Amino acid sequence: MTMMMKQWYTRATATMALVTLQFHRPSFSRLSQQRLTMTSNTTNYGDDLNAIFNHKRMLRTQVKKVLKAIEPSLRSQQDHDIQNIILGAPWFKSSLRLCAYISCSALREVDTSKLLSEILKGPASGGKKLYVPRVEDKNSHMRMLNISPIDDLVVNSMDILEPAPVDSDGNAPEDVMQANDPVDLFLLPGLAFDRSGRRLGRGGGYYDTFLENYQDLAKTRNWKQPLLVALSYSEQILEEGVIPITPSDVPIDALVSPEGVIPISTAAFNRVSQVLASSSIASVLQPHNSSSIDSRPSSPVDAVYPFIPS
Ligand SMILES: Nc1nc2c(c(=O)[nH]1)N(C=O)[C@@H](CNc1ccc(C(=O)N[C@@H](CCC(=O)O)C(=O)O)cc1)CN2
Ligand SMILES: Nc1ncnc2c1ncn2[C@@H]1O[C@H](COP(=O)(O)OP(=O)(O)OP(=O)(O)O)[C@@H](O)[C@H]1O
Repeated sequence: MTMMMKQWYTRATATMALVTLQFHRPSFSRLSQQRLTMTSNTTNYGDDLNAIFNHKRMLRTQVKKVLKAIEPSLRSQQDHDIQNIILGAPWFKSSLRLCAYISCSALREVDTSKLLSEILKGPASGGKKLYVPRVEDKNSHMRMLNISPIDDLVVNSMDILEPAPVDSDGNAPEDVMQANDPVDLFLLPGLAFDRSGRRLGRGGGYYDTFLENYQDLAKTRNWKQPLLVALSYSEQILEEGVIPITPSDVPIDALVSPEGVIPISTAAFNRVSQVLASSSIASVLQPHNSSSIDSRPSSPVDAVYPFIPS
C-alpha cells in the first residue's frame, strides 16, 4: 500500500462501539466516515488497519448469524431468483469466458449450481468457458482454473469443491492468467455488500489479491476489464458506509439480489442499459444512492429505474 494514496476509510476505532447491525431498516444510522490523508507523520496506519480488520471481523460474525437464521425455504427461493435473473440477463448470455465460484451451502453462499450447469453446456450455451477458484496456499493465493466436466472437482481443506491441479488424463487445467483471451464476467461470492460497490469477503484476501492481479493483466494486454458482479441475498446488502475498506479491497461493478440487478460502476450501467434496450426482462435497477433496501419499488415493472448519467 502506498503512503501517497488518499483513500476513504471507515474509521473503525471511534465508531466500533456504535455499530449494531440492522438489516432492512431505513432508519439505520450511518457510521461516520472520515477522510484519512495517508501521510505517515499524522496517522498511525498500523492501528487504523488493525481497527479496520477488527471491524471487518465483527461484521463477518454478525452477517454469518443473520445468514444462519434465514429460513431454508426462503434461502432456496432467493437462490432460485438470483440465478434466474442472471440466466436471463444479456450481459450473462453474451459472456464467453467467465470466472465463477462453486457455492458452498454450509457457508450459506448464494447457490451457483444452475449457473455453472448453464455455462458448462458448451455449444448449447454459446460455447462459454468456465474458470473456478483453486486455493493454492494460505497466503491469499488462489488460481482460477478452467473446468469442463463437473466431476473433475475435489474437496479442499475449506470444504469447498475445486479443480484438482491435474485432471484424470494427467493434464493441468488452463490457468486464466495464462489464457489468450479476456474474461468477460466474474461472479463473486462475499459475506456483505453495499450499493457503492463495497464487498466484505471471508477474510482470506484471496479474491482481492486475485482481482487486482487480473485487472493488471487486462490493462497490460489492453483488454476490456471484466465485469465484477457479486451475488447477494437481500440480507447481505448493508447500508453504505457500514462496510469498512482498505486500499486492497477491489470494488464490485454490480450486485444481483433477488430484487434484481443493482448496477454500480459506469461499466455496469453501460452493460445493464443494453438490457433495457434489447430485452423485455424487467430487471430491477436501483439507484446506488438509494437510502434503504426497503425503498425498492414493489413491482418489477415499476422498478425499472431510469439512469441519468451525471
Ligand atoms: N465458494 C467459494 N470458493 C472460494 C472462496 C469463497 O469465498 N467461496 N474464496 C474466497 O476467498 C476462496 C477460498 N477462501 C475461503 C476463505 C474462508 C473460508 C471459510 O470457510 N471461512 C470460515 C471462517 C474460518 C475462520 O474464521 O477461521 C467462515 O467463513 O465461516 C472459505 C473459503 C476461494 N474459493
Ligand atoms: N491487522 C491486519 N493488518 C494487516 N493485514 C491483515 C490484518 N488482518 C488481516 N490481514 C490480511 O488482510 C487480508 C484480508 O483482507 P480482507 O479483510 O480485505 O479480505 P476479504 O476482502 O474479506 O477477503 P477476500 O478478498 O478473500 O474476499 C488477509 O490477507 C489477511 O491476512
